[in-house]
Formats: sequence, C-alpha cells, structure tokens
Amino acid sequence: MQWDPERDTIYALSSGGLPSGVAVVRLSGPRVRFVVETLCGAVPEARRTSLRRLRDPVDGSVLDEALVIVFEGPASFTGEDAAEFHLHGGRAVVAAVLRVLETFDGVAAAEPGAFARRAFEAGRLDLTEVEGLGDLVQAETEAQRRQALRQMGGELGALYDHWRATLVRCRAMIEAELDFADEDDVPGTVSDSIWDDVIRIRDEITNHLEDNRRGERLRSGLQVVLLGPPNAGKSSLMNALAQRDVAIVTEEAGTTRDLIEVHLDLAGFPVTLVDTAGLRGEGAGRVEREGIRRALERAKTADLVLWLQDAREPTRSDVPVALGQQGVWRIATKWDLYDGSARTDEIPSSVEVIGGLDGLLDELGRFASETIGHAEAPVLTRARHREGLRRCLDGLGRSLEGEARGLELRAEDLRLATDGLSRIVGKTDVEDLLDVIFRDFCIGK
Ligand SMILES: Nc1nc2c(ncn2[C@@H]2O[C@H](COP(=O)(O)OP(=O)(O)OP(=O)(O)O)[C@@H](O)[C@H]2O)c(=O)[nH]1
Repeated sequence: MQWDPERDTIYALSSGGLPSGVAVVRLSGPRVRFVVETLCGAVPEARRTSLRRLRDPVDGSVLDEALVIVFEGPASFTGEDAAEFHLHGGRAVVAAVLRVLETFDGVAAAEPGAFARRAFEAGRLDLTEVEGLGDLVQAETEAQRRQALRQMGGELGALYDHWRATLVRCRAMIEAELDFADEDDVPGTVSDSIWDDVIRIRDEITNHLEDNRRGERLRSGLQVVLLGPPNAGKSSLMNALAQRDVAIVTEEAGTTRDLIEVHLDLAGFPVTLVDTAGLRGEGAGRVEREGIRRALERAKTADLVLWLQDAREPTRSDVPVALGQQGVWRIATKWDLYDGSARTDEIPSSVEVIGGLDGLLDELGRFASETIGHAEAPVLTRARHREGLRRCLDGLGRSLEGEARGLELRAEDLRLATDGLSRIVGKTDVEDLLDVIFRDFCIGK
C-alpha cells in the first residue's frame, strides 16, 4: 500500500479495561504529527518517551499529563507515522482524550484489527504473523503463548515463503524454457532440473500436514467431554476439576440438560471440559432428549471422552458406538460407596485407582502434553493453512504427473500450487515471478 495522505488517521484505546494504572491510546496515519503537535504544542523526538501536557485545542485546558512516543513511518508497527499516549487510566481521562481526537478532520476511531491490517498492507507483517499476533493477545496458557509468539515471529511464514520462493523459481525456469529455448543463455533442458525440488517440497508439505492437528488443537484447546448415564457424577467431577460450582449437582437423574463448559489450564495446555446430559434411552422428556443429542454430537468431535459410571453398577455400561476414533477413558465414580460386592465383569478404572482427583488432573495434563506436545518445527495453526497447503499439494501432484501433459500445463499446475501458499501468507507471486525471470535470465539485454 502506497503512502496515502487522504487516508484516515486512526486511533484507539489499545490497553485493556478501565480504570487502570495506565491507559495507552494509539494513533496511526498521515495526520499523526499534526494531532500530536496540536495536543502537545510540539512533536517530541521520535522513538523517545517524553512527558507532555496534553491540551484541549479549543480552550487550552489540560486533558492529562502523559508519556508520549512518536514513531516515524515507515519504521513503525503500521509502516505509517504513529504515536502512543500513555495516559492515566481513569475513565474520564481517556474519554476526554478520545473526545478531542474525534474532533480532528481526517481522524477516526479504529475498527477492530485496523492497526494490524495496516501493518499487513504495509508489508510489515504477513498474514501468518498477523494471526500469530491475534493468537498472542488471546493466549491463555503457556503453550499457547509460545506457539503464538513463534508464529508472530514469522517462523511459519518463513517456512511457507521458502517453499513458495522455490516453486516460483521452478516455474520461472519452465517459463524461460518455453519462451526463450532458442536463446543461448537458457539451456534447452533447464526445466528438467526442477522436478527434484518439486518432489522434495511435496514430501515436506505432506509431512507438515501430518501433525495430528497439533497447532489447531493448541489454539482452540483440547476438548474433553464428560459422558455417561444420568447420576453417574459427571457434574460433580466437573466441579471438582474446575474447583468451583460450574454445574448444578442434585440426586435427581437428568439434572444437566445442556452443555456446560469450563476452560482449564493443565500443565500449560488449554483444555475445555464439557459436562453433558446423562445418556438414557427411556424416560427422557423432550428437553432431555435434545440435551442427549447435543451431548453425543459434542462427544463425536472431542479429543477425549471421560466415560463415567457408578462403581456400584454391576456391569460395565456400553460406550455409544456412535463416538469417533478418539480416546475414551472409563472412570468409576462414587468409589467411596462401593462395598467390594461381586461384579459380572471387571471394575472400570476409577478416579481412586489413578490417584484421585490429582491423579486424574495429572493424567489429563500428560494427555494434553502428548497430544499437543512441544513442536520442534513450526506448526500450522488454522484450517485456513491446511486448505492452502492441500491446494498446493494438489497442484504439485498434478505437475508431477508426467511429461505427457506438456510443460505449459505443468507450469500452470505449479502456479496453482504456489497460489495455495501465497494465500496463506497473503502474497501474490506475479511480481516474484517477474523478479526471478529478469534477474536470472537477463531478458532484454
Ligand atoms: N458419595 C458420592 N456421591 C457422589 C459422588 N459423585 C457424585 N455423587 C452424588 O451423585 C449425585 C449425582 O451427581 P451429579 O454430579 O449430579 O451426576 P450427573 O452425572 O451430573 O447427573 P445428571 O446431570 O443427571 O446426568 C449427587 O447427589 C452427587 O452428590 C461421589 O464420588 N461419591
């Protein structure tokens, strides 16, 4: 995006809820210097923190005494001129400053994500880095924070860029061979050398996709669903794990009707625990039946099902076959009431056996760590990435399908493959292709 003097200068309260010790109001756009000069009397030296009185331009009254930092574009987050006012975090202070900012021509309140969007448009961040930044702000656990920071730091984007650049170069070789095969400086079989690279990238992307959805799981949290017959003690276990009364517990079968969620941080990994309506075929009213449908639906997409059953039940209850491929842990409840009486089959593993509640929490933490793990290589974190990579693989697969299809078609396949990667990082590759052609083949000499 070129420098556009007509573009709105945007502002927003960038720090959290008020009141707070300090509140940061951020500005970006062509009128930043004018706004700062108007409020502070002069524009402080760039990138230095300066204590200034901010004054209402109408009557000269002091709005606040604030730390002011000015960043000159393009060396700023957004690539434009930008500034931050570190105000005292009172509601009236912030309201007064925002009210004054609103009165400037060409200055408007920022839409959500507008600063990051400008950073992307200015080429300061690619799309994966923008997403990483969004994830970092949302991160609730250590593992999420680490993953987001890596993505924001550009690891994932760099990996895709590397594949992309190689494919662009491969395509440039084909294009050159097609267009300039009779010229001396382009050997006639130059494109033959590219297919090893294409095969290597295809294999690397295939490996990258076989990641057990680790990054996506870490972003959204592992889904653990509590399932079992009515009265098995699901809500009690949920409350115990969450260490607060999230779900209503009564002696009455069929108490829980809807899905109830809590978010836990287990060993740094995010886990969403879902309490559900007890499963029973008979005696359930309409509301309860709907609750059971939702319970099964949710369990199907869970990463883990905790199947609860009263330890005193004489037989193991059947886990519904409708569940997917995910793990199911059987947990016997009300162990304290079990008198050791004869059973028709083995006693299901119980919370007591695995060391009570703490043991269960440890096991869940271990499960989360094994499922999500600590990745060495950068991992994809969104279905969007997966889709772009699949699109790329499709193109690579076709391009490798044999020479019979002709170089033109194979080049087009490579273009579609590169396009899949370009979409992920938010870049188009026409310019890149021209760059490579012009640089490597000296066309027009
Ligand atoms: N003694 C004992 N009672 C328990 C235990 N766990 C749950 N209960 C009791 O069993 C009854 C049912 O517990 P809930 O947690 O509501 O069971 P639920 O599986 O959520 O039940 P629904 O909502 O009907 O599906 C309540 O009276 C609990 O106090 C336990 O470990 N020991």
